[in-house]
Amino acid sequence: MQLSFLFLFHSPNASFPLSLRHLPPLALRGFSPSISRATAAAASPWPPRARSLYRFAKAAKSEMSLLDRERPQTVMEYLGKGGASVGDDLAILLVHIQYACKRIASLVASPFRSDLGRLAANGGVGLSSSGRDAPKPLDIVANDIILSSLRSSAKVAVMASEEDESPVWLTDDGEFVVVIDPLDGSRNIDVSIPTGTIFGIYNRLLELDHLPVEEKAQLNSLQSGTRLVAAGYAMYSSATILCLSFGSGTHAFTLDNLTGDFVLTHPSMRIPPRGQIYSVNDARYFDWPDGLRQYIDTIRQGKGQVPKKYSARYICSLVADFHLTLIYGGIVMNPRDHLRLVYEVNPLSFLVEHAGGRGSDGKTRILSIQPVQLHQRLPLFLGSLDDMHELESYENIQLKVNPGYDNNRVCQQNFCACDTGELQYFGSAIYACPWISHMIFSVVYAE
Ligand SMILES: O=P(O)(O)OC[C@H]1O[C@](O)(COP(=O)(O)O)[C@@H](O)[C@@H]1O
Repeated sequence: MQLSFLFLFHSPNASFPLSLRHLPPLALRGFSPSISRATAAAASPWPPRARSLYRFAKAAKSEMSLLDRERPQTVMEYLGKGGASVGDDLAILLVHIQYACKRIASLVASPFRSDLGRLAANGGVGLSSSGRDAPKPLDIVANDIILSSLRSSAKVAVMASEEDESPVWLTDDGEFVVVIDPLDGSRNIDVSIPTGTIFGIYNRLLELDHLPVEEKAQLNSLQSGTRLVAAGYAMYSSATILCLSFGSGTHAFTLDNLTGDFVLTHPSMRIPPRGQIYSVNDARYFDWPDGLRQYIDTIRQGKGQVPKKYSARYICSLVADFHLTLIYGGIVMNPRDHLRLVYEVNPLSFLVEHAGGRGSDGKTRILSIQPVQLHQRLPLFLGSLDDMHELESYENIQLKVNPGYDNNRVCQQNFCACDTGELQYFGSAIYACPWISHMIFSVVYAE
C-alpha cells in the first residue's frame, strides 16, 4: 500500500486506480467496504475505500501543484528569477545578512534574554565619547552577530555601525561597505515593542584603496545616500519582516517560521501619495518651531490641503513607525536632531523613495546630504509625497534647539572641499556635494 502511494506522488503519469488494481488482495486489507457502499462497489472495478483514496490523492496532488505555483518566492528565488539585477556577490552578502537578522529575531523574542535587554552598559545613562546613547547589552550582542555574519560572507570591506566609534575594516577584497544600526529601538526591548535592524550597502570606493586603513574605512562609510546600492530593514514584531530595495522598487519579505525563509509578501510596495496618519513624539509639541506646530494643528483639525482629520500613531521605534507609514501612508518624523544620517536615515530614505515617497530633513532631500561624520544626527521627515510637500511648505519645521533632552551635546562645525574645489560650511551637515572628498575639516566643541 505504501509503495503504491509513493509511486503515485513521485510519478506524474501514475494511475492510482491502476496501481491499486494490480495489488494483491492482501494489500487492500483494511479497506473493506461498508454495507452501504457495497452497491456502488458492485458497479465499479475498485473497492470504494480505494476510490475515495483516489479522489483524495488527486485533490492533494492538484493542491500541491497549486501551492507550488502560488508559493511565495524566497529572497534568493526572487533574485534568481531576475526580480532585481544584483550580482552573485551581493546575493551572497544578503544570505549572510538574512542569517544575522534571523538570529537577532530569535534573540529578541527569547525568554532567556531578559537580562540582556534590561541591563545597560554604563548603567544605562550618559553618552559615549561620540555623543551616542549608552548601548544595552542586547545592542552589543546584535552588533557582534552582524559583524560575524559580514565577516564570514567575505564580501564586506568595511562595516560602519551605530555601536562602534569608528568603522571596522574587514577585508581588502570585500566589494561592499555596510552601514548598519544593528538593533534600533532597543530602549523598548523590556516591553516587547517592535525593534529593528537598519542597513545600507555601498560599493567599496576603489579609488581610496591606497589610503591608510582608518582613513579609507571612514571615507568609504561617508558616501552620500545617492550612491547606495541596496538598503533594507528587518522588523522584529508579531512577524519578522525584511524590507529591501536594490534601487528598483521596494519589496517586503516575511519570515516563514516553518521553513526559516523570508518569503515575498509585499512586492513592489507603493506608499500611498497621501495618508491620514502622522507619527511623531508630540510630548515635545511645546519645543517645536511654529511651522511644525501649525502643520500638526491644521491636519489634526482636518483643515489641511485635504479635508481629513489625521490620526496619530507613535511607537517610538523608528523601524516600526516607518513600516506603518510605508504601508498606510502619511508621515513619520523626528524633528529634533536625533536620528543618524549614515545608518538610519539614509537607508530608510532610499526605501521610501523607491516606494514613491520622499525623505527630507525638513529642507533638503536626505539622499543628497553629504555625510561628514559617522554618527551625525539630523531632523527626519519621511512619507507620502503629497503629505511631505504640504509639510515642507510650512518651512520652519526643524527642531534645532533640544531643550531638556541633551545637555552634553557635542557640536561640530564642518567644512568640506567638494569636487568643485569649493569649501563649504553648513554647520552640522554638508549639502549638495556630488560625492565625498577626503578633505573634511571639523571643529568639535561642547555646548
Ligand atoms: O525620543 P524620541 O525623539 O521620540 O526618539 C525616538 C526615536 O529614537 C530611537 O529609539 C532611536 O534612538 P536609539 O538608537 O538611541 O534607540 C528610534 O527608534 C525612535 O524613533
